[in-house]
Amino acid sequence: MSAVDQLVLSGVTVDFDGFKAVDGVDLTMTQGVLNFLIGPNGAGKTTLVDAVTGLVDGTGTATFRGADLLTMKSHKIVRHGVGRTFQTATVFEELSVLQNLDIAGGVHRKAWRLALPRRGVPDYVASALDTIGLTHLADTPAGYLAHGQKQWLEIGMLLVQDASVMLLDEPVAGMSAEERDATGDLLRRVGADRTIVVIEHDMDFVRNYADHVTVMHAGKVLAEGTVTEVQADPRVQEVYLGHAAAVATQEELAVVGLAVEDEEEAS
Ligand SMILES: Nc1ncnc2c1ncn2[C@@H]1O[C@H](COP(=O)(O)OP(=O)(O)OP(=O)(O)O)[C@@H](O)[C@H]1O
Repeated sequence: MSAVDQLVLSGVTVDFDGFKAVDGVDLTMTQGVLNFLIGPNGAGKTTLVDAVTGLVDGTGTATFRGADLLTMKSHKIVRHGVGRTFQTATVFEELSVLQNLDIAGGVHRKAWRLALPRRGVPDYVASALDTIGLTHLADTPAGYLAHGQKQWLEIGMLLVQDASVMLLDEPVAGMSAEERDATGDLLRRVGADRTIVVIEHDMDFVRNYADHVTVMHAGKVLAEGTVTEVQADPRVQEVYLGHAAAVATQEELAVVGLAVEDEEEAS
C-alpha cells in the first residue's frame, strides 16, 4: 500500500507591498480527508491557494511529494499533480464537455501528440465523465450546461489532469440544494485517494461534508479541527461576531453556533 499523501504548508506568507494577505500559515492537509478552509471575507483563503498554485509569489514552503510548490511555475505545479478551480467556472463554453476534458487531459501529453486526431474516448476521460455524471452530455457544448454541471466539469478536468491535490474555491456557490448534495457526494468519491481542500462560505455544506476545518482570519490560521471543535472555539466566535456587525450572514454565524434567530423568536 502506498503512503498517504500530505500537502504541508510551513510559514506560508504572501506580502502585497507590505500588506500580508497570508501571514505565516502552517497547515497540513491529508489525503482521504475533506479539508475545508473557512473564514470571513478577506481572510486570505484565495490568496493562500493562489500561492500554492503559483499565481502569486509566496515565501515559506508548501511541500507535496518532495517538492516545494512555492518555488515552481504554475504549469509545473499542475504537472506535479496539484490542480485548482476558481470561484467562476473557467470551462470553454463553445466546446463540448468531452473536448473540455480532452484538452485538460492534454496537460500530460506531449505537444506533438496534441495535434494528432484522437480515436474514440480515452478510458481515463470516459471514467472522469462517469464520475462527474456527465456521460450523457459528453457532446453538449459546455455553455449549455447548468451551473452545477459546469462546476462538475471543472472537477472532471482536474480528474483527467490526474490531480492528486484539488483546491476548490467555493464549488457550491450559487448551486441548488440538490446540486450541493451531489457535489458533496462527488467530493467524497474523488477524495478517498486525493488531497482535497475546499474554500467555502456555505456553512450547511461545511457541516455536512467537512472532515477537517481550518479557520483563517487576517491571513493567519485562527483555529482548526472538526466543525464541532471550531464552533466551540471562543476565538472563532469572536471573529465571526466582529464580522457580524459588518457582513456576516446567519449562515456564516451558524457555523460557530451564533445564529440567534431561534432564541430571539423564543423570547
Ligand atoms: N493582488 C492583490 N494585491 C493587494 N491585495 C490583495 C490582492 N489580492 C488580494 N488582496 C487582499 O488580500 C486580502 C485577502 O484576500 P483573499 O481574496 O485571499 O481573501 P478570502 O479569504 O479569499 O476572501 P473571500 O472569502 O471574500 O474570497 C484582502 O484584503 C484582499 O483585498
